[in-house]
Formats: sequence, structure tokens, C-alpha cells
Amino acid sequence: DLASDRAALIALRSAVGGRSLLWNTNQQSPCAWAGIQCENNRVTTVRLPGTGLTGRIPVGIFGNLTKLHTLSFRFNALTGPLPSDLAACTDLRNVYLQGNLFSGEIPSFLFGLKNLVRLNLASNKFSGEISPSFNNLTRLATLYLEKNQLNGSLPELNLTNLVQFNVSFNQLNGSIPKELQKFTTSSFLSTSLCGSPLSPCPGEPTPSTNTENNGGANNSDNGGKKKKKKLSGGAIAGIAIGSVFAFLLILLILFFLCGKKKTRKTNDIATAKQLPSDVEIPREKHIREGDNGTLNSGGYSGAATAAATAVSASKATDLNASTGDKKLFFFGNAGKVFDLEDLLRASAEVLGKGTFGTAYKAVLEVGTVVAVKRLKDVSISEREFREKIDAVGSMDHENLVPLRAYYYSKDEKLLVYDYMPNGSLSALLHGEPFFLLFLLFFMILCF
Ligand SMILES: Nc1ncnc2c1ncn2[C@@H]1O[C@H](COP(=O)(O)OP(=O)(O)OP(=O)(O)O)[C@@H](O)[C@H]1O
Repeated sequence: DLASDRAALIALRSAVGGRSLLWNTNQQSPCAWAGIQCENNRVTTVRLPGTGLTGRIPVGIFGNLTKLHTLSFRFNALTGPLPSDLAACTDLRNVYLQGNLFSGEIPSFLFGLKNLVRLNLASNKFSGEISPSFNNLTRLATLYLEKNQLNGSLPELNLTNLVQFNVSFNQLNGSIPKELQKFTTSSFLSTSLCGSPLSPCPGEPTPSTNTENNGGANNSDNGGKKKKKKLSGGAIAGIAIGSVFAFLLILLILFFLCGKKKTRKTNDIATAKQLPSDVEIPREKHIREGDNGTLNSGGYSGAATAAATAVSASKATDLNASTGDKKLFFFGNAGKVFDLEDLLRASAEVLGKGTFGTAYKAVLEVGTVVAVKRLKDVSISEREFREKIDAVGSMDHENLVPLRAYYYSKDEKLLVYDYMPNGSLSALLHGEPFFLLFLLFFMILCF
């Protein structure tokens, strides 16, 4: 119970702690002492890193700390073998003992602590061989044994969870078992180990010795392989010609893509012009259409805009519904400088698509240019829409494009802004991404 945990900790302090552990022993519970944590009224964590602990841990302490799951004594000056009653702490998951002076063999009772996930015994004076019984610790993910005096060979370790492993700076020899070859050279530094990832063991075949052997048997083969190491003039010429062809191919693809981009733009306008078709629109009045009803090639100049089409569609719907008050609403003192009819007669082009709809440039007959944003998928009540748009419209700041007017009907919501002629900030900042990609690709190809 907690009382015996407390007694064990006090015994620990008097054995190795000296004056460095300033625990308030007037407190009945040890749970608030520095480095101690409890769960369910038992001590589960003892973390005393770099606290100047010295000497040997006697037997009779850890036998009481039976609910311990984390023990950290790293970077102290503890000596001697690990106390055998540590075997009673079967809940131990994390053991950090690196940076001490522990000595003797790695005790076999450790292999009974089946819950161990992290075991760090690095930078001590452990000696003897690394036992294959480490295989009992099936949950082990970290095993650090570097900087000890371990000798012998490495056992085969089939620990599937093992992701951190280091046995550097020991007197180990022999070949690295297959299961441990997944670790990098930094796990095996300063040992006499051999085999992957280190250099091959004596007598082990290597790719280069293979070649030599074959070469011995067949000198002309060997000569052929040597030739492959240097690029011949023909190969260089081939690569150069290939590069030129690749360059031309990329140019072709670029032209194709640019062409497609243009077509898409025209298509957008055309599609937009055909948008709301469920109402009768007096298109012949505003839209120049081909005999078969499609948009004339030649685009948008002189044709009614997509926005205007939308407006006219909505207008028609609304007028049909006899609401009578559907019109453009203007903000501020600018007053009503044009009306819906003017917008209907304007020519237009698509500026771009945003999250809330498509923006069009509309040139009115009197020469006024506006940007019309046709909102999509906005299903809010007219009152709510007017409230929100009134708030936007009343904003006045040099960095905000002024909202001049809006149009609301059930199916169409249009916002009319001043047209900003300097293009898109994004395009100015980033330029044509295709060109940059192409340049990058070409450079890679050249190198
Ligand atoms: N008042 C305007 N004057 C000139 N061009 C405009 C104007 N408003 C929008 N544009 C152009 O139309 C494009 C689409 O604009 P829109 O406001 O619909 O979306 P966005 O702001 O680019 O994107 P998002 O709505 O996702 O933030 C813009 O990238 C811009 O190039």
C-alpha cells in the first residue's frame, strides 16, 4: 500500500539520496514529493534524473514499489548491480538508468518484466553478453545498451516492436543478425561487428567481389562492366538528343495546355450565357446568337453578359411573379447611375471564379465598367440578405472595393462592384505557374 511505498522511498533516500532529495517527510503521502507520482493511491512513477544519487541500491526497496511503471535514475552516480527485488515491479514499462555506474551482467530478472516498453541501460559499466532472453520482452520498443562493456556476439532478436536500438561502443563481435540489420550504422558504432549495415564480414560475398570473381573467369566481361562506369560519347550524345526532344515535347504540351485554357475561358462565358433557361428571356434583344441558338464565335463583345442574362432571367421570373419591386439597389451617395436595363445591354467577360460564385466584367453602353459577382448556392431570406449586404455596402475603406449595388431574387443574387483594372494580385505575385514548372523540369533534365 501507499504506506509501504512511502517507507521504500525513505529507505531509498537514506541509501542513495543523501541530502539532495528534499522531500517533506512530515507529509504522510509521498505523492507530492519531487519526482514521485501516484495513481490509485500507489506510487507509480519515480523520476529522479540528475539528482546526485550515489552508491548502491540495496535489496529491500523495490520489492515494495510493486505498482511502479516508470523508473528514471538517469545521469546519477549509482553503482553496483541492479537490486534483485526490482523483479517484483512487474508493471514496469519504462526504465531509464543511463548515465550511471551500474556494473555486472545485465540481470536475468529483467527478462521477466514482460511489460517493458523502454529500457535504457546506456553509459554504464554493464559487462557480459547480451542475452537472447531479451526476446521475452515482446513489447520492447526501445533498447539502448550503448557505451557499456558488453562483449560476445549479438543474439538474434525477433522483437517486432523494436524501433530504437543501439549497442555502439561495446566490445561486441560477430555478424549482425538479420532482424537487426534494419537499423542504421549509428546503432553499431565502435564495435567489431560486421555485416549489413556495416561492412561485410570476412568471407561474405559482396557485389564488388562478385564482379572480381566473374572477372577472373572471364576477362572480357570484366572489361564490359568497367566500361559501363564511364559514359561513352554515344551515350552522352543520346542523352543530349533525348533532352532536346523532351524539351520540344514539353513546349508542345505547354502550347496545348495554353490553348485549352483559352478555350475553357470562352466556354465559361458561353456556358454562363446559357444559364437560367427555365424562363423565357428576350434573348434576341440582347444576345447575339447563331441560328441554332448557340453563342456566336467571336465571344462576348456586343453580346449581353452572363450576368445580364442571369439578371434578365431573374427579372423575367420576378416580373412574371408580379412582385414589381425587383431592381438594382444602390448604396451611398453615388445614386442610381445605371439600371437593370443598362446592365442587360452590357457586354461582358468572365473575370474568375471564387468560392461564392463567378465574377464578370461588364461594360455598359455608356462606357461605365463594373464587376458583377453572381452568387451561387446562397439560400437565405431576402431580409437576411439585405441586412448582410447593407452592412457590406456601408463599408468605406481605401483597401476595399466599393460595393455599388445589388440585385436579389429567389434564384439570383448579384453584387455590382467598381471594376478594378489592374488584374489579379495572385497572378502578379506568382506569374504563370506553368512557365515556372517548365523551367524547373528543363533544368532537372539538363543536369
Ligand atoms: N471588382 C473587381 N474588379 C476586377 N476584378 C475582379 C473584381 N472582383 C473580382 N475580380 C476578379 O474575379 C476573380 C474572382 O473573384 P471573386 O471575388 O469571385 O473570388 P475570389 O475573391 O478570387 O475568391 P474567394 O471568393 O474564394 O475568396 C478574382 O480573382 C479577380 O481576379
